[in-house]
Amino acid sequence: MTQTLPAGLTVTARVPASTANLGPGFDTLGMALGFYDEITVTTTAAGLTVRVEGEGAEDVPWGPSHLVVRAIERGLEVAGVWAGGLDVVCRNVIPHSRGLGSSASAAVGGLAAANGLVSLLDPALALTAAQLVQLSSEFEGHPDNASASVLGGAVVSWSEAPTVADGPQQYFAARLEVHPDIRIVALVPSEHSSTAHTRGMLPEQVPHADAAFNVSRAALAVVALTERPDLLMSATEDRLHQRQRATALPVTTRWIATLREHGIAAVVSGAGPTVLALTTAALPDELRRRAEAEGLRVLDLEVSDGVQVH
Ligand SMILES: Nc1ncnc2c1ncn2[C@@H]1O[C@H](COP(=O)(O)OP(=O)(O)O)[C@@H](O)[C@H]1O
Ligand SMILES: N[C@@H](CCOP(=O)(O)O)C(=O)O
Repeated sequence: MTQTLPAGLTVTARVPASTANLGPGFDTLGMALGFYDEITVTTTAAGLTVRVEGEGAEDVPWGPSHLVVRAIERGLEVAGVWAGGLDVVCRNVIPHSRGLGSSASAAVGGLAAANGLVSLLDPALALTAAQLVQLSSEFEGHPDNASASVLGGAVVSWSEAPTVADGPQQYFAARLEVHPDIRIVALVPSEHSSTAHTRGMLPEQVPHADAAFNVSRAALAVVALTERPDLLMSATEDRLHQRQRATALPVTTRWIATLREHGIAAVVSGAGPTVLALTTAALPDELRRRAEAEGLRVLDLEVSDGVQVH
């Protein structure tokens, strides 16, 4: 039986950005980054109001097609809960279309906010973390960003075929604890890059030798991220997607080469254009200054513990 949320309930979801792939773990590895959008949802008697502040305020729709709103509605639907009306306020800082998982964060934030409302009504109806991974991954079809924003830390994610005809793909993830010596620096270029566009640059088939190369590096990445940061350079090598997308990401490709020449394990964050550097020492001042002089934002980030609702 569907239960109805009373008007006047409020929750805020604080949802982290994420980085996907980490070099060799294409569509598999991810990490939650301590850089947060906030979504405040209040139940009302009727109607929908949406306000967006900050990143994307002028570009995203302020109505029912807004990704956060669709995620809230999906979360309520799966929990079997109905709201007469909703007031949604999004305070965005995660840059859009830069390879920092903004669309996955929006889906996770909306679902988590819905789950917070559901929990206020009846904790027994609350969705599990596994359900949040499934539902948020369904929005984009890729669990590497979404599961990182749900679970926090680094993640290994995977998918399996639908369990019923016409059912959704099944998504799963396991969390890894990132070694405390690893520092994360994101170099964010000003230009945007659409994930859908750069996915279209990838070949349908790859040589067996390249697949084998990436299997070894992705397995090594799990070791390097959790226990052996000294292996990060080898563990972040890739042959499956970075070179193939390079012509769309010239600034990114040049900065990755520069950082790697300095012994810093740098990769494309998600589908780019952000560069993700994983280091055990501070980024050299000279490189930081040079990146900033070229117009890149340089962000020193913590690993996040995943979405929080209060
Ligand atoms: N907070 C948000 N609210 C609504 N829509 C969003 C939000 N964040 C991202 N999006 C949508 O997702 C698009 C970016 O997705 P994508 O190209 O996959 O890049 P990203 O790497 O940032 O996820 C935006 O152009 C916008 O349409
Ligand atoms: N595995 C995906 C990750 C896309 O991440 P995004 O943050 O760029 O949306 C891919 O490489 O396409």
